[in-house]
Amino acid sequence: MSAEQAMQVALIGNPNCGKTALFNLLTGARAKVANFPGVTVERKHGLMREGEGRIEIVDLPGTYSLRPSSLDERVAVEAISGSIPGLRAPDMLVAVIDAANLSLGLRLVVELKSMNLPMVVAMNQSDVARARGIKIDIEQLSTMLGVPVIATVAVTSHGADELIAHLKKQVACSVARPQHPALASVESVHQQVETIINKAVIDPGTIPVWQDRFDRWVMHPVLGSILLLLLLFFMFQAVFAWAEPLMDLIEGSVLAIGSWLASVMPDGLLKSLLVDGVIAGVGSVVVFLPQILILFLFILMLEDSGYLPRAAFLLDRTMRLFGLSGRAFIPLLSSFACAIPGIMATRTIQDPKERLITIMVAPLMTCSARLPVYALIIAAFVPEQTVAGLFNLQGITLFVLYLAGIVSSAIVAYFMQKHGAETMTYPLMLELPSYRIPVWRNIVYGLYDRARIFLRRVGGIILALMVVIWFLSSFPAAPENAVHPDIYYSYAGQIGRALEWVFAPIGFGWQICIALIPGMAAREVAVGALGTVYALSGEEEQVAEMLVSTIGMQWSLATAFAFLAWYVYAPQCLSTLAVVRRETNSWKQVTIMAVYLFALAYLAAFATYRLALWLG
Ligand SMILES: Nc1nc2c(ncn2[C@@H]2O[C@H](COP(=O)(O)OP(=O)(O)OP(=O)(O)O)[C@@H](O)[C@H]2O)c(=O)[nH]1
Ligand SMILES: [Mg+2]
Repeated sequence: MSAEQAMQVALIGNPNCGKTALFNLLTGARAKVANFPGVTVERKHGLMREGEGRIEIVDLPGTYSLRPSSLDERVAVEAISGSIPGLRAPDMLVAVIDAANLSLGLRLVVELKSMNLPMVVAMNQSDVARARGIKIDIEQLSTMLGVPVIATVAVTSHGADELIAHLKKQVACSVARPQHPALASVESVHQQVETIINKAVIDPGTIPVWQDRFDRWVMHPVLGSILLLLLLFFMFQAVFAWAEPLMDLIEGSVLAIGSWLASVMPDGLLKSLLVDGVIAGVGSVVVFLPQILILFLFILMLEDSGYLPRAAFLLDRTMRLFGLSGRAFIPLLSSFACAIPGIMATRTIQDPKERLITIMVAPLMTCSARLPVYALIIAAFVPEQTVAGLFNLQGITLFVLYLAGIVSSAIVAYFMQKHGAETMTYPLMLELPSYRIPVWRNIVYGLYDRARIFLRRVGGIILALMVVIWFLSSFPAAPENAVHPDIYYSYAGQIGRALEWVFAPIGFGWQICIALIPGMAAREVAVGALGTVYALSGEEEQVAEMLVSTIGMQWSLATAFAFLAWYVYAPQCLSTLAVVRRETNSWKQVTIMAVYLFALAYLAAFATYRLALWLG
């Protein structure tokens, strides 16, 4: 360790024991924390707040042993053994163990000891252990392990001071270099842990009876499935029902700003850019913020409650029919937020073929960027009425669109499973975390981060593309004797019209074609692009009318449904394709994905359009 180089301390431990919560506590970062194993899948660095810049903390994915069985475990093991070229090995380890699940944690600690690195054990979740009546003789534990043991509660910062003091003390010492571990046999580790537990655990405590009873309901094949469906159904109802007042407020403000600008600015290019390009484009996207936040509120609460691994068990048998397993459940559910973290989360899947299939179908899960697209069309075409005195018809439509994605992914997975190598059948081994009332801080930060990400997209890529679209849609000017709106003659209009023959069979006119291309960069851009395109297609004096009503008037029902069908499948997101390339290390997979998704999108939109025309 050179003088100016910070001492590097790695947090290593079983999945879900609270490493990231501890990392956040020590560094002040806000990395994702949630109550299921496999949240962290890559290494993260941060400087310790109180280390005067001399201590660098590394958060790692969880692992059960130094013999990794999945990609995320490999990331952790390679990081501490220093076997990644170009990355230094840590100077010290903080082995995080879950006090309520001691034996599993200790197995890893015993293995870690063979690495001969300075180590301190953070016995985290000690509040949970205490609540269960678990009593541990910490001094005895420390003596037997031969390393300091500190009881911590990462969510309340209990024990943090003591841990920090230990780390600071270590900076002053010279540090041993890692040796490649000579791993003890599984039996010997097991035996050592037994001995330690026998001596150091005074009272093993009990798991609350209600958790077991509750689990019998939640994981019951029939009752559990009904509960899961109800949960999802309620979520989509809420997305429409609760968001309305806030959306009205944002929509009203956008309209007011648009009209005000239109009235105070002199006619000209700048006015058009601001009113038709920025306000109409960006404004049409920003109104969907409340719906996105409500969706995330549900996802975050589910993630922190401990429910997700149970749902994974519940669906394991069903998912196996389609070549997947319960392991794929959490990556796929994460894809409801965004396919990118979902695809990253497939690192927790042991079987390479199952992992690849999960990656391939992840984009079929409806990500939050699709929500504005769906919500726009639903608001324009599905009446706001109550069905059976209880359900909101718009919410039901949204639910059906999500289901369409889920069912399609099952079918695609089924066909992919039939090809290529046989899959190994790994039994589903997932630790069930204890149920927990979601930590409000995680939820609030989670929502805040989401809002920031969304607004940054709106103010960044979406705004930038909107300006480009405005430019392409405004130039060149229309000829003297124009019969169509000016945009018809513009570059964008020309591009849209050139593409029209491709998309006419599925009911998309040239205006939609203009929106589809920039929509490749990010799905919401299509909504903004439609906002600008229709604002420019309207009468000069008309202030940007809200997109919903314009589309409601201009599109046929068949086109609207075809557009929805297109968006269920179309891989309109370059970042997802880039992550697939990185995670599979293969352009071939990216190509297969893009081709099959575009083909499905076209077919689905075509069938929907024709069916709707025929029925209508
Ligand atoms: N009650 C209690 N909850 C904790 C404590 N530490 C962490 N948690 C919660 O435990 C869950 C898991 O925490 P994480 O920090 O995500 O765990 P992790 O070890 O990083 O998990 P992976 O990244 O999946 O390996 C979250 O719901 C945390 O809020 C603790 O000391 N007490
Ligand atoms: Mg973590």
